[in-house]
Amino acid sequence: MTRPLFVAIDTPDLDRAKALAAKVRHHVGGIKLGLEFFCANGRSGVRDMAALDLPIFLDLKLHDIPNTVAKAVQALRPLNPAIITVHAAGGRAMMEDAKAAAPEGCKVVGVTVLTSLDGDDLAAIGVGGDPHDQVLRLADLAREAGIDGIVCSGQEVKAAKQHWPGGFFVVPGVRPAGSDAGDQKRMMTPRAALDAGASVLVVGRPITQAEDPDAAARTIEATL
Ligand SMILES: O=C(O)c1cc(=O)[nH]c(=O)n1[C@@H]1O[C@H](COP(=O)(O)O)[C@@H](O)[C@H]1O
Repeated sequence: MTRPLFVAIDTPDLDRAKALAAKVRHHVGGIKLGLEFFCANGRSGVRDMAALDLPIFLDLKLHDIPNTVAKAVQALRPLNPAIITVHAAGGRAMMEDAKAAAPEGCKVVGVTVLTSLDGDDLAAIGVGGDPHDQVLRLADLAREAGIDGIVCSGQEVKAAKQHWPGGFFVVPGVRPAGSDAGDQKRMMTPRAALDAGASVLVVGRPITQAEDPDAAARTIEATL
């Protein structure tokens, strides 16, 4: 990845997605397309975005039995994404099978604890301990499964990297100082997340909802 900043193009509107990507393209290392975009535009939408010639991070957060996830990853192969996500909580076999089904060169990363969750949220779904411990537990499982890395918040990435020096670390929940948290609970600034060891920084609304997305991306890039 030449530039660490990936912009999350979270919109169902294909034209808006193309316009956003075109505006920020000189300041980002790639674009992240997630569930909102994919449910609205499917594989043909991803192909349209790929025509912009930026690496595609296809963030579908797959989480199912190993056979189903492997077949889903196989179905995504023709799109040749640079990065795809599965939920690490799907277990070791699921991650192993996802990696085996992924195209050559595609990084498979395991989402650990969503950045929108804090310790109370974990307790509510029956997960004991704090997010930090849970991220490290799932990072170990992801490493054992042979996938490429994990998704975690900036608050855990330093410790996760110590556990897994060769890992690839995707960090969302990234907020420039003073910007709106929205639904994010575990956050960090872009610079601090990069210093802590992030391989890729995912930033959505601070760029896409800005009056001038190009200027917002440029300002973030300048801090890196
Ligand atoms: O896998 C992700 O990218 C992801 C994991 C996570 O724990 N938290 C998280 O926010 N994300 C994604 O990162 C993006 C964050 O968007 P903003 O909060 O608008 O910057 C969204 O597209 C989320 O789907």
